[in-house]
Order: sequence, then structure tokens, then C-alpha cells
Amino acid sequence: MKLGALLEMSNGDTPVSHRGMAGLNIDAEMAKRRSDVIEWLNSLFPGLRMPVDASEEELRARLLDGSLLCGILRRLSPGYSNEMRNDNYDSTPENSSENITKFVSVVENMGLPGFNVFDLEQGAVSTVVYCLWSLKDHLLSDVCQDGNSLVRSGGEGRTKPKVLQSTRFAPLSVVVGDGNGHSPASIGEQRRHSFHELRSPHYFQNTHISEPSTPQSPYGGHKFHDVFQLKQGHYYDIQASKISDMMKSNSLDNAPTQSLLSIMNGILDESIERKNGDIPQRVSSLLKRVAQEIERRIATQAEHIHNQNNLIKTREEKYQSRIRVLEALAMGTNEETQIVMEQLQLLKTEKHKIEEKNTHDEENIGRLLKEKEKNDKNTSELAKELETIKRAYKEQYRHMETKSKENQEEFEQKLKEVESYLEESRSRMKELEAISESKTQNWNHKEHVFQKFINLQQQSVKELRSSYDSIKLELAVSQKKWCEESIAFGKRLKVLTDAADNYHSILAENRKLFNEVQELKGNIRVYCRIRPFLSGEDKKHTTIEYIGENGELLIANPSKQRKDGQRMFKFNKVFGPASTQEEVFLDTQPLIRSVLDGYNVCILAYGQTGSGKTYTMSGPNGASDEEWGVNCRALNDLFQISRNRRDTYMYEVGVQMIEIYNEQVRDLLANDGSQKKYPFFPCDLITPINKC
Ligand SMILES: Nc1ncnc2c1ncn2[C@@H]1O[C@H](COP(=O)(O)OP(=O)(O)OP(=O)(O)O)[C@@H](O)[C@H]1O
Repeated sequence: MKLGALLEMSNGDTPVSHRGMAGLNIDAEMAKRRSDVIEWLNSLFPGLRMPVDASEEELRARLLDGSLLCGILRRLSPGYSNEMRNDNYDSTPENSSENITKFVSVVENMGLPGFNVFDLEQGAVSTVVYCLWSLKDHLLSDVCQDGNSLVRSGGEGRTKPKVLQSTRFAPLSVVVGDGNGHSPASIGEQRRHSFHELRSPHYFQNTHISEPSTPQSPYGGHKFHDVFQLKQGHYYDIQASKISDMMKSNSLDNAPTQSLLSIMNGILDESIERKNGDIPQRVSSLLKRVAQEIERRIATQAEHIHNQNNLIKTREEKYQSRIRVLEALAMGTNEETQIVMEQLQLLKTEKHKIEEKNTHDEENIGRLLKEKEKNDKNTSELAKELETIKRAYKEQYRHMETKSKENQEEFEQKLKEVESYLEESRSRMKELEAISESKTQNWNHKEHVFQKFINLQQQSVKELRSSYDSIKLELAVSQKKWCEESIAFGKRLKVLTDAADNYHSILAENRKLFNEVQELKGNIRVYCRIRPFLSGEDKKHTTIEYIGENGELLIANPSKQRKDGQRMFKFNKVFGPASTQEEVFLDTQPLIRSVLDGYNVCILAYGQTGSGKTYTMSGPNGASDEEWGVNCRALNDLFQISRNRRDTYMYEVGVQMIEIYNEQVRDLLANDGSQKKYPFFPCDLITPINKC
């Protein structure tokens, strides 16, 4: 909020508690006044053409050189215009300050609010606006009182001066004519104070009594001029008729006060000089008239001063109330000041940001300018390229045109060919139509044949249906038979189920008997297997002389004689060198199977080194199915039996391979390679089957 606005607000129109709204109202009011003033100035100066919504700064710029203010005074008084020229009141910058000061002094003398030159140059324009607005208001009110639109139309004011009444100001000089030497119509009109009085330079010189500058001045009548021209001692000699004319013409009303005083002094001095004290009647009448006029003017001036005093008092009261309001505002707005300071800080920050942004924008502009230059360069290059392309296109167009002509000729040629083809096609079509006709007849014939075939097929279908019915009947009979057979089969199946139950019990009994047989055969059996000669061994040096079927083995000892030279051994069975792995296994198989019935079995191979223990138990390295030893065959047999019995029993098979060497027991299936020593943990006894 501006200070000027605040001061206006303190006029009492707006409560202090509504400062915000009041500020807005005052701003609006000031804007309104500013636009009124601009409108008024535009009407005074048609060439001005200032927008009514112009800002304070724009208005300041227009008023700053003082030319407009001088113009206002000229419009108000063409005479003043001349005077200004005489006084060098032009609008040059050197005189602007002086002109403004003069304008302010005139306005203040009218009792209107003025302003400081500083206000117009740098301070609050609102005070200048208020001054102009008051002047406009004052002049318009005067015009309205007289029904005259002089102020609104400056041209009329210059060419047809009017005499308007002003009760507020009492000029010391009086308007007596229109500049053509004509007298006013009446005394009452002469006494009116119009803004035309502003034309008078004496008005602007205000409170001192001034004189017309020349005898030809439009402000004094010719009769008054005659009187003024009288030299000392000549007043007594003025003719009565002349004095009468002077008094009748009311020239005295228009005469400068200085002149009136000169007349009065002249008459009194002449009277003293003559020393007889007699003053002619006519001169005394003139003297009386002059004295009355001076008295009237003094009274008017006193009234004016009284009005000025009242105005000053009113202003003082107004300023006092403004000061009170400002004090209240100052007390009540500490917090607001704080907020304003914060907002100011924010604004500074914002300003700083905006400055940074501006810098950034400038950089951007620079960059954009460079880009623009680059783009211009590109554009020129593109234009050249376009020109080249254009030329190429023209060339191509010419080429295409030529080609088009060729194509057209070719097309016409082809058209002729097509027409000939068409003709040929027509003839071909006729031929085809003839062929088609013959084919149609052929198809009709075929249709007839097919119709016959269909009839035959339908006959066959009928026969098939009858056979289908007979088959269906046979099927029903068969189904009935099948049902009867199913029932009979169920009965037989029941018999088989019973037999199977008996089979299990018999099987258990068989197993029991089998194991008993094994036990009867002997829990410990000893077999002997004779290894064949290996390659490189001498087959003639064998010690075996006889192998019996019941386990007899006769060994010869060539180092001893007779009975001691032979020795008979008895085994459960002796396997000769030609015996196969399967034959060896088959003898141990029943014992191995008894494991599945809960018996413990141990098969031990014993013999000297190279006698074939490993071969018999495991088989040779990379053994085929035929060469598998007892171990692999036993496991294979056990897995097969457990698979066969899987519906009845569930077996768990574990494998362990150990080596006993030098009274040390080692696990041959150990994973870590360290070959754990006995005793093993129980879990080690169950080894995955795939390790076998
Ligand atoms: N019945 C057989 N038929 C053919 N070759 C055999 C037979 N028995 C053993 N051999 C062969 O005789 C050699 C020695 O056999 P094997 O290694 O099984 O003897 P071993 O008793 O296990 O010896 P060691 O105690 O030193 O381990 C092997 O080459 C083996 O192939």
C-alpha cells in the first residue's frame, strides 16, 4: 500500500480496522481519479491521446517537463499564454521546474491542494493527480454553475471568453472585456470571478496589487487609461463629463489596484499642493469611487485570506487525523511489519531467483542466437540443396515427360495389341462356349449315369440296413450269452481266489520245508572249485587225478610213493576247471534265497593267492552277464524275487564291502577315500544298492 493512499485513507472515509479493503478502495479511487484527470487532459489537448488507464509513471513522464501544466494555464487563459511567452514560460527542460512551481502556486492561490516539484519528479504522483483532479473539479463546478462548457472545450475558451462567477477567489484584477475592447454587459458580471481571471498575470502574482503591463492591455478600459495617463496636478482639471464616463463605464472595476492607489494619491497630493483643501465635486466623487473600489478589494482579499485560513485549518485537522491514523497504524502494524519484512525477504529471494533465471535466460538467448545462426547457415545450405534438388527434379520431370510420351506410345501400341487379343479372346470364347455346350451335354449324360448309380447305392443301403438289423439281433443274443459266461467266469474266479489263498499258505509251508531241507543238507557246506590253467601255465603238471560226482577229489603227490602219493578229499561238491560261473552259483542259490525268509547265510571263498577267489565271487574285470560272480548273481536274484513279491512283501537290501588284511578291517565302499576302519556305525551297514 502506498503512503499517499494511506494518507487518503485517513480522511475518515474508511475505518482503520479494515485497512486491507480500504487500501484496495483507495487504490481504486486513486486510479479512478487518475483516469478522470487523464480524460480531462485529453479533452483539453486532443493531440495528447493518453490512454485513460495509463499508470502513474506514464502520467509522471507526460507532466514532468511542465509543458502540459503550462498548457492547462494557457487553456485557462490565452492572455496568460502570451504572458508566459513574454516571461519565457516555455516547456524547455531548463524551465520545467519553474513552470511547475508557477502552476502549483496558481493552484494553491485558488485554495486548491498543490504538490511539491519533488512529488512530480520522484515522489508520489498521487498528490499531483489529486491536485489536477481538484482543479478539474473546481473548474467544472464553476462551469456548471454558469451553464458554460468552456473548460471542456478549450477552443471555445480561447475564442469566446466568458465571465464566470467564483465565490471562492478574489482576484485583484478584473476582466473587463473579450480582448476586442468591448465592455462587459453589466457590473454584476464584471464582479464575477471566473477562471478567465486566471488569464490575468496579476492573478498569478496573487496577493500584491499589480498593474496592467501596457496601456493596450485588455485588462484595463480606455477611460481608465486616460486617467492613468494624467500627470500630477492634472486631476483637478479633468472634465466632469470624462469622470462621469469613467464612473459609468465601470472602468475602475477593471483597473489594477496600483493604478487606483496612484489616482487616489495623485488627487490627495494635488489637494495638498494647492493648500486650499477644496477638492472639486467631480474629483471627490472619483476619489470616493476609487476608495470604495479599493475598500471592496481589500474586503474581498480579507475574505479570501479568511477562506485560506479556514482551508488551512481544515487541512491541519485533516493532517492531524491522518497523523493519528498513521500512529494507530504504526502501533497496530508491528506484526504486519514483521510479516512484511518476511515477505520482503521472500521477495528478495524471489528477486534473486528471477535474476538468476534472467542470467540463465540470457545464456539461453545466447545459445539460441548461436543455434539461430547455425540454423540460418543450415537453412541457406538447405536452400542450396533444395535448389539443387529442384533442378534435379526438373531434369527428372523432363526425363519422365519424355518417358511418359514413350510410355504413352507404348501404351497405345499395347492397347492395339490388347484389342487384337480381345478380338482373339472373343473368338476363343465362342469356341469355349461351343466346348462348354458339348461338355454340358456330356455332364448331363454323366448325371444320368450317376443318378442310376445313386439308385443302386440306395438299394444297397436298404440291404445293409436289413443286415444291420440282423447283426444287431445276433449281438443281443451274443450279449446274453456273454453275461451268462461272465457269471460262470465269476464263479470260477472265486474258486481260483480261494485256491490262491490256499496257495499262499501252501507256499509258506513249502518255504518252511525247503529251509528244513537246507538245514538237513548241512548248515556248513564246503565246495571246491578247480581253476583252469592260465595262459603260460604248463597243463601237464596237474596234481588232480580224479574228480568225483559226490564231491570226491583225488590229488596226486609225486614226491611221495604209493599210498602216500595220493590223497583223497571229500567236499559237498567239486567244480572242475570247465565249470561255469552259473553252475557255481546254482548250488549256492537256494541258500541265498533263504535270506528272504529270515535266515543268515555266509559264503566265504578261501584259497591261496591266484587260486580264483575274486573270479568266483565277483567275476573278472569288465565281466559280461555270463561272467558275473556269486555276489552279483546273488544280488540280482534277490532283487528279482523282491520285485516278484512286491505285492506281498517289502524288502530292504544293504551292501557292505570290507577288506580284512593284516587283521585290519577296511570299508571298501567309503566315499572319502580314507577307508574307515572297523567298527563302523550302524548307518554304514546300509549302503545304496548302486554301489554294488
Ligand atoms: N575258473 C576260472 N576260469 C578262468 N580263469 C580263472 C578262473 N579262476 C581264476 N581265474 C583266473 O586266475 C587268475 C587269478 O584269479 P583270482 O585273482 O581270482 O585269484 P585270487 O584267489 O583272488 O588271488 P588273490 O588271493 O591274490 O587275490 C585271474 O586271472 C583269473 O581270471
